[in-house]
Amino acid sequence: MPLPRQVFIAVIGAGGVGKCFLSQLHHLASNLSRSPAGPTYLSLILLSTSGKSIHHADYKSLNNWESELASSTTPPLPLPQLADYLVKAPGKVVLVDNTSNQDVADSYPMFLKKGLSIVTPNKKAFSGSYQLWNDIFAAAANGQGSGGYIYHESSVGAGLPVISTLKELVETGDEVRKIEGVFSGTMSFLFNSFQPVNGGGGKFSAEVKTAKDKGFTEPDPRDDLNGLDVARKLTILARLAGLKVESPTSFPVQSLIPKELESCSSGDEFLQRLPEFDGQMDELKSAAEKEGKVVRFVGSVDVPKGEVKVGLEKFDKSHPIAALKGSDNIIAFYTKRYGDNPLIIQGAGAGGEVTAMGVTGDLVKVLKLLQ
Ligand SMILES: NC(=O)C1=CN([C@@H]2O[C@H](COP(=O)(O)OP(=O)(O)OC[C@H]3O[C@@H](n4cnc5c(N)ncnc54)[C@H](OP(=O)(O)O)[C@@H]3O)[C@@H](O)[C@H]2O)C=CC1
Ligand SMILES: N[C@@H](CC=O)C(=O)O
Ligand code: NA
Repeated sequence: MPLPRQVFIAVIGAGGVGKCFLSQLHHLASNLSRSPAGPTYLSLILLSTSGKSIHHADYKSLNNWESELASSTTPPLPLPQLADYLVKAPGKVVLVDNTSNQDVADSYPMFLKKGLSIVTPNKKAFSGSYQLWNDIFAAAANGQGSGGYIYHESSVGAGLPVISTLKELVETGDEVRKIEGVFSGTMSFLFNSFQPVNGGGGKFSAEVKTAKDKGFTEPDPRDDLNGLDVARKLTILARLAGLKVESPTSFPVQSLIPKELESCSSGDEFLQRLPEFDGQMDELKSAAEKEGKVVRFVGSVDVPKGEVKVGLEKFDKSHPIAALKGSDNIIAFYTKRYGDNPLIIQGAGAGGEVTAMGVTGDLVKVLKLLQ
């Protein structure tokens, strides 16, 4: 399928994932400009963070975005103005949302209806209200609508092919019965480091800081520790499997935030005070050890029962979930076609490069559809 000759790219968010995406975009643009099937030129026309934007009235390509962003004093465009700016670009536009911002996510139906395509690792749009989910896919060309295309592979399992696999299972007529596993890179890293199967392990609060430094956590690590990040991912998977899950708070979710820290006014204050509660986590670990087990943070969707749950469970040390390493996710799909041996996807489930890979891969899918 021939690709269009020029596509304009607008990127919101230049944090851990955003920066890796921009580097992968550079690589992709260079490859596509030399494609034997005829060149396609990708042109970065807008880059914004929470406080700054770089974009030009004549849609000039941002070839030195790092220095331009550093010296920019232009505030980000309000979302309706951003849409107007992009709609007037002299060609097709793909908007890349590398934020975890709810307002940006809420605007997807508006962007899509205007013909702008979207690729994103932001979970907020697909795990917000069921109405927003419906509005997005009613507008999108790869839903029931005639607007732009939307892909969000990295919203579950970072770059691992979790969403594309589930969609293919459903589209090809398999019956998905259960989805279970470890869905958080942060939680995986925390428990793999805090209670490794062969003993030892660091203090829980210290591991939380390391997970943040490694770029695994959400911008505010409390969004991981309260279980909501996993609940968001399971909401997305449950919806794709056909369940009408109203929101990520409409099923049981276990939070690891100590009661006393629920009122912390910032993520920094929370991280500072977390060491006070290491003793509680050590007790949990000792209780599991007495049974010869380890604790891990898991989730599941039981499709026939319509049940979703998220929380801590104890596992035998020989269980594949107990033996995960680093930030690995493991996601098992139990389906009619696969019988008792589930289809399993495993690998790094967080981190800038692997997450950006899913976003860049989605961009490639959209480019193939835009003609
Ligand atoms: N990190 C990971 O391993 C994974 C992340 N994701 C998802 O990827 C997304 C990005 O995560 P990550 O890069 O780690 O987060 P970061 O906090 O590192 O970066 C977020 C970026 O978004 C910008 N931003 C926030 N709000 C706005 C706004 N309203 N308008 C413009 N820019 C905004 C921030 O601006 P500023 O620089 O000014 O703060 C920052 O540049 C999130 O949705 C996350 O859930 C998904 C899978 C894995
Ligand atoms: N904070 C998330 C990032 C990916 O979705 C995680 O730890 O899994
Ligand atoms: Na994925």
